[in-house]
Amino acid sequence: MSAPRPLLSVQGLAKRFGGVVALVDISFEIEAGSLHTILGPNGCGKTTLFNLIDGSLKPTAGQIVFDGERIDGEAPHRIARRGIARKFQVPGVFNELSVAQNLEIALARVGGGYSVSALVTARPDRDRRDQLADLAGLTDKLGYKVSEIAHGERQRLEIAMLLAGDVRLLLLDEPTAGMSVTETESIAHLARRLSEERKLAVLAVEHDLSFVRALGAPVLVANEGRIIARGDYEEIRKDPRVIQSYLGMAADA
Ligand SMILES: Nc1ncnc2c1ncn2[C@@H]1O[C@H](COP(=O)(O)OP(=O)(O)OP(=O)(O)O)[C@@H](O)[C@H]1O
Repeated sequence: MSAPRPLLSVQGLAKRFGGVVALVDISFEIEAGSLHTILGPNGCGKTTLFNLIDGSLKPTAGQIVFDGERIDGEAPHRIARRGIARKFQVPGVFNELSVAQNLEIALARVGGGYSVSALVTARPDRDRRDQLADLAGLTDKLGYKVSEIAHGERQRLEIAMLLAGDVRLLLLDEPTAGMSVTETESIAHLARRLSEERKLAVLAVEHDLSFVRALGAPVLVANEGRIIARGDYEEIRKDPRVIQSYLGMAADA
């Protein structure tokens, strides 16, 4: 039997900004419903990689194939429509509105686009809103203003808002930056639920080893624009190339 077609296939991807080489010959594949982390220090090219996958940038070389079709160089809104959603580090939520209202706005956007009239006239789908709140572990926070909930809860809220659409690949950009250990574990728990219950693939870039360990997923280690190691958490933390170029003092994490 032939291997299943990967959901995302990145082959020989490279990006230069003038004389600055941001990414060199990046290749990896992600299956539907799987979890992966890219671990790397600041400047290793994580943001550039996400900018290439979501269409914000065009590659200098290489290709990106999503669900069997090339998407490199395609406009970001078309890539988003294919089912790729990206969560940025700073949560894009409305602080003065309630958790419930934020989720309702996300659902209305999917149904009616971004026009103000669509948002104002949309009738909230309370069942779907409550499902999203449950997924994010925010059922008991529906009535709270977003400014009143914790940082980790705001991050989970934004992930739930992204899932209002038909998402198949979720890109998480340093999802646990500034979080406590418990909050970090709650994001890893949510990512695992998305994979298991919704068959959503999640690709997270992080430099926080505790998240990589909590997620328990395959890791690609990046350094200076290249992938220098691949494996699970235990394998990469023992890899001499990783210890030398990245882990250093963090090797006991
Ligand atoms: N628009 C740009 N013009 C010139 N150089 C850039 C540009 N964007 C990124 N770079 C360079 O490419 C390299 C990779 O940057 P990138 O932002 O992708 O790294 P990163 O791993 O996301 O780091 P950080 O976590 O600090 O954002 C760096 O050397 C950076 O200075």
